[in-house]
Amino acid sequence: MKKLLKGGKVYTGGAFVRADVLVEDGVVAGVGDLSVSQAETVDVSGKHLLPGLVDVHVHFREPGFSYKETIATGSSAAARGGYTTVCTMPNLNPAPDTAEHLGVQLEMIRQGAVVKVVPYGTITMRQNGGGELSDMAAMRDEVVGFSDDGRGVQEDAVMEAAMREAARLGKPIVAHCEVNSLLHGGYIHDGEYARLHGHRGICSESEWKQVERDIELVRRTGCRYHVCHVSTRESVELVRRAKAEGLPVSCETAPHYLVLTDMDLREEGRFKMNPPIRSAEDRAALVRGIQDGTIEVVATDHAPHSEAEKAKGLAGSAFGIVGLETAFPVLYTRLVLEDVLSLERLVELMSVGPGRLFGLGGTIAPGAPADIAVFDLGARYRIESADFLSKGHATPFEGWEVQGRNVMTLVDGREVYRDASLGGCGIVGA
Ligand SMILES: NC(=O)N[C@@H](CC(=O)O)C(=O)O
Ligand SMILES: [Zn+2]
Ligand SMILES: [Zn+2]
Repeated sequence: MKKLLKGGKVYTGGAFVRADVLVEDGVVAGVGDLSVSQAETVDVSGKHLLPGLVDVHVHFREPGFSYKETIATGSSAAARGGYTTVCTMPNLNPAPDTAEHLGVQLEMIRQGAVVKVVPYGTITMRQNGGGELSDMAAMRDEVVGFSDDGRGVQEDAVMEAAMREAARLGKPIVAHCEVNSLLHGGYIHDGEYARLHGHRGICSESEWKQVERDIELVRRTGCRYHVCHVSTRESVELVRRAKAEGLPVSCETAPHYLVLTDMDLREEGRFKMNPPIRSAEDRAALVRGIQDGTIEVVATDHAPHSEAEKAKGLAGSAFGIVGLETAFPVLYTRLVLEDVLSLERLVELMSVGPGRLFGLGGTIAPGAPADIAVFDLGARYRIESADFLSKGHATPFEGWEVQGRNVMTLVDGREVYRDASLGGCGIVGA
C-alpha cells in the first residue's frame, strides 16, 4: 500500500522544505510535489516531517525487570515520542554477554517491539566489571556496540582489552564513565543544593576522570568510543580536545542536563538520576557543546523504575528517570523557541547525528527506509506523566507547559502511532 504524506515541511538535505512524501514498500519513494493515484493520502499540511528520532541510550528492562518496563511499553513510549530506532542498554537479567543470553533478549524484541530496537552487548561477562570480557565476537552482528552502562569499567587493563577487541570487530565502546572510589555514597551533584540541604554529593571528577582515562586508551587502541550521558563541563572539554586531535571519540548528553541545574532539584525521586543534574556552569558548557558540535547526540537515558522505587526521596530512590515521551517537546520549547538552538540542529542531535554515528538511519530521502515522525510544532500542552505509555512515570518535567507534539510515527513505512489530531487513537494495533 502506498501512503502519501501531503503538504508538510520535510527535513531533507539539512533543511526543511515544503514537499509531499510518498512511502511505498517500506521506503521513501519520492519527495517533492507529488500527485499519486491509489495512495492513502494523509493531510499533514502545517506539520513538520522529521527523520524518525534515534535514541542510542534507553533501558527497556527485559529480560529481567518487566515490572519496571517491557519492550512493548518502552517501545510504545518511543513511538509516541517520535522515535523510530532505539538502542537498549544491557543491565538486564540475563545480561546480553553471550550469543545465547543476547538471543533471549532478541526473541523478546521480535515479539514486543513497536519501533526498531537494537541492543548493546555488555563489555564484561555478567556485566560485573571483572577481567572476563563478554563474547563480543559472537554478538557482533546483532549489537550496535558494547557497554556496561549502569557502572563504569574500573580496571584500566579491562577497558584496554575491551577496546582492542571492539576495534578488531569494528564496533564502538559506549561508556558509562564513573570512578567508584570517588563516589562516597553520593546521590546528587556535589554542589550548592547538596550543601544547602545536607545531601551527599557526587563530584564531577568521578565522571571526567574516567573520560580522561578512556581517551588515553583510545589513543592507544584506535577504538571507536562514545561517552554516555555527559554531565560535566570537564567531560565536554576533554571530548572537544580529543576530537580536535582527530581521535574517534563522540559523546551524548540528555535533555535534563541541558535544561535543569541542581538548584532546580526538589526532594523527590523524580529528580534523581545518574549522573546527577549538575551546576549552572556545567549546563552552560553542555549547551555550548551542542551548539559547536562537540556533543553530537542527545539521548534520553530513558530509565524507568516502579512507583515504589522512585517514592523514596533523593537519598532512597533508584537512580533513573523516563525520557522518551518528553525529550523533543522539552528541548523544542526550551532551546529552539528560546533561540538557543535552531530546529535543524535539534533534528541533527536527535536523529541525523546518532543515525550517522551508529549507522541507524536519520534521513528522509528517496530509497531510504521510511522512518518518519510527523510533528505538530504548534501544539501546546502540559506534561502529565499519568498519560505516559511507559510504565515509568518519574520525570522532572511533570507539569511543564511545552510546545511540539509528535502526531504520527512511521517505521519502515508502517504506521505505528497516530494521535487523535490526525484521526488516530495512539499505538496502531494496540
Ligand atoms: N541513568 C540512571 O540513573 N540509571 C540507569 C543506569 C545508567 O544509565 O547508568 C538505570 O539503568 O536505571
Ligand atoms: Zn549510565
Ligand atoms: Zn543508562
